[in-house]
Amino acid sequence: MEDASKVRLEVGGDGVALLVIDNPPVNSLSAQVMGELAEKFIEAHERADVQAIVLTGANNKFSGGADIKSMSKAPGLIYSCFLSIQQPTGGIVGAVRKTEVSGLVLMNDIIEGGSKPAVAAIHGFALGGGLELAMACHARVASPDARLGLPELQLGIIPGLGGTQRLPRLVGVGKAVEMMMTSKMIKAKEAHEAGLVDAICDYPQLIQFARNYAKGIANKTHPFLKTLERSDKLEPLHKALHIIANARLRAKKTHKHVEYPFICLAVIEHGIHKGGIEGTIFERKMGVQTVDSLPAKALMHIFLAERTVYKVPNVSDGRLEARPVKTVGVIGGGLMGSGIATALIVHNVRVLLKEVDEERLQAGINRVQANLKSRVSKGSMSQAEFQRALGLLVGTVDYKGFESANLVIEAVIESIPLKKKIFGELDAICSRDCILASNTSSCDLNEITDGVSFRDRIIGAHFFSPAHVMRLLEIVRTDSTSHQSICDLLALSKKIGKVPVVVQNAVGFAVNRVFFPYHRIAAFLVDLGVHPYRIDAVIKDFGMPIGPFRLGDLAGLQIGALVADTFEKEFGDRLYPSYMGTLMAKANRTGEATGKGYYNYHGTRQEHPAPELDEILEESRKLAGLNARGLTAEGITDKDIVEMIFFPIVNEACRVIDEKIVIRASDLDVASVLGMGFPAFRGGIAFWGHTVGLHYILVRLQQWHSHYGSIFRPTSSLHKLAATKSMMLAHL
Ligand SMILES: C[C@H](O)CC(=O)SCCNC(=O)CCNC(=O)[C@H](O)C(C)(C)COP(=O)(O)OP(=O)(O)OC[C@H]1O[C@@H](n2cnc3c(N)ncnc32)[C@H](O)[C@@H]1OP(=O)(O)O
Repeated sequence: MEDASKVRLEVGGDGVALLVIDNPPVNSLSAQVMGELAEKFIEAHERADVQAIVLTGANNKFSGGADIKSMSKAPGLIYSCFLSIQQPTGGIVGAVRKTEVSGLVLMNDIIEGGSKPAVAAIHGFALGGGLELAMACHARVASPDARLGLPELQLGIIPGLGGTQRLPRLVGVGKAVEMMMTSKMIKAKEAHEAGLVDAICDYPQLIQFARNYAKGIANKTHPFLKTLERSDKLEPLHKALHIIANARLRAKKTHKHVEYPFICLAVIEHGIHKGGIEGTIFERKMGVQTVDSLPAKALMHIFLAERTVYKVPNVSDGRLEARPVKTVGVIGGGLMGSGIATALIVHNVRVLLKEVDEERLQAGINRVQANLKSRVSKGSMSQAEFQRALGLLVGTVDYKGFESANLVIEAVIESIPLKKKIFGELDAICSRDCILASNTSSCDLNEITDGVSFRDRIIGAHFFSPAHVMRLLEIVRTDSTSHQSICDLLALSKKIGKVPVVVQNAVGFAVNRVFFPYHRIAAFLVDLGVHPYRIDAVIKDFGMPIGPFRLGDLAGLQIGALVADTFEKEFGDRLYPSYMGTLMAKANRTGEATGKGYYNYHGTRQEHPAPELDEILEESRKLAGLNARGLTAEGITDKDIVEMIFFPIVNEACRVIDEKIVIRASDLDVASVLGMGFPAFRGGIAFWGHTVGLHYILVRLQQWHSHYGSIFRPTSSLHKLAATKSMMLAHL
């Protein structure tokens, strides 16, 4: 059945046709929208009562660009959806170029090549294909709060509607390259200064203003400009090429694993040498290539998965309304507590920070201040915002004000008796409606809160360190946690810029549970004879920000020791019993903070090889006795290292999915990318496992299991999922 019309055409008495894209929630450009846009544009050109056209979007949004949901399902579709529209043969639309360019590019050629002027009235946002439509218009007017950008690269694709050619012609190559390579949006004022927007007008008057502007072009008061034919903003050739060469050098550092930024730069460069029309032809050819690539599929998957985490059965179906969380008590001003407090106050949530004495309280407040100051020095926070945020922080040593808190987050050390005592005190002080949360990463929520009277308000709020920077928040529910408490925490997460993943109360929750083999298998490989620095290099090359040993140094090697007992109890012989941690502690090598870990640090964050490490490695290998059993590192390739470290993680991920610790596999993808730095261009751990092939993973694990032992034993969940060839990757 045909969907209801998504593009409206309204012709006013002033001779202006208003075209409105109405495709909630973000007026994305589906095949249907693009088809209807073309039809309506042609209709507007055919009608004698139309002199000019205004293009806009409904519901205070211009357009969020091509429909990512369709693109992720059928990548080729978005590039070919327009092929069924007859290419105009002249006359009606006028000077539409008779190039081989078709599909979506043709749509923009119809706008730009049309004989009647078109003006884009931009409010809300104009992103990706949305901005590309606007750039094909003969002028753009925007409301002051409008945001504009070409963020295609964040999805692993390049602009495909002429954006690589039109943006440089409107704002210059330098600005255009910056906007495309960073995927950042710019506000209307900046867009106006750069030349992307011709005029700014407040929203209520915007459409009328655009109508007048369009008529102004028709009656020659304003110029009738075709973006692709412009060159006034393009820098001299040598300068433009220099900008692109520099961008290429930067991309080699920031995007060394993927091709799409280099393809984008090549397409821009092609247009500079050969002109805009040739540029759009090349753009289309390369666009088809990128949209069908694995990184694009992975990044689009992550984009959608990040938005799907909010869909929690019985919570997000519209029956519950989130209660406002205005005041949050944070217990503990250490690294985690101060980070959590920072994350809250910068998003306008009042915090009562509780410490045991004045000295520790002051230290906690100082940490929060330092977090804020770092934002000010990086330019992401103004002095006024700094003062306002700090004004929301209230220190206490005696639970003062906690009776009116809507939520309390306990963030003290991982001590069960201490946490039990705190929850007992909170039960007596806080109101019945106050949600009681723990930031624990390894304690059982039921055990630490067993003294609390109303258990529906018990929840885990597991932030990742540094809590004011890392975007992931694991929301942990017990069997008693109410849907309302989850609903409230989901809303708070959104407010403070976190991406929440709802998980069951299980050892290690989702991220630490799935990633426990990361360090342990790395340690196993070292005991076989592989050098830690080689492992770090291989894992970095795979796309992780740092390798397991550098990460151990960063986190502090004592952190792993704290949770080791709990994990050993839970994971049994799936956990490699490494001696390395004990030996490192004995040698006083506890990590970056103390200047010595697997690497040496000479007063800076830069790691240097530590020759002293060899002695410890030797000792560890002797104790492990693998070599004595004839197991060595001989013949282990870099590919083996990647597979031996990550396949056990996929193995565990299957269990977490199968046991429903996460709601859906894509939640685990989001958690692995945001919590562990798993490369987004690989789509997250479950997506990656799926693309590598669960059957292949199973076979490899079976081989290693029989050769090396239980740490590689495939889980029954992997067997099950491999048999069904499914990782349950659906977003919904
Ligand atoms: C050919 C072209 O060159 C190729 C392209 O145009 S590629 C697309 C380029 N555009 C983008 O990358 C923009 C992506 N979208 C965004 O950045 C943000 O969604 C936004 C700034 C538009 C809105 O942000 P915000 O208000 O926070 O809403 P957000 O939660 O992100 O999204 C709301 C809903 O819109 C959906 N959505 C957003 N952009 C979409 C898009 N381009 N296509 C399809 N759905 C989209 C989201 O999936 C979400 O759906 P849900 O409610 O079912 O979960």
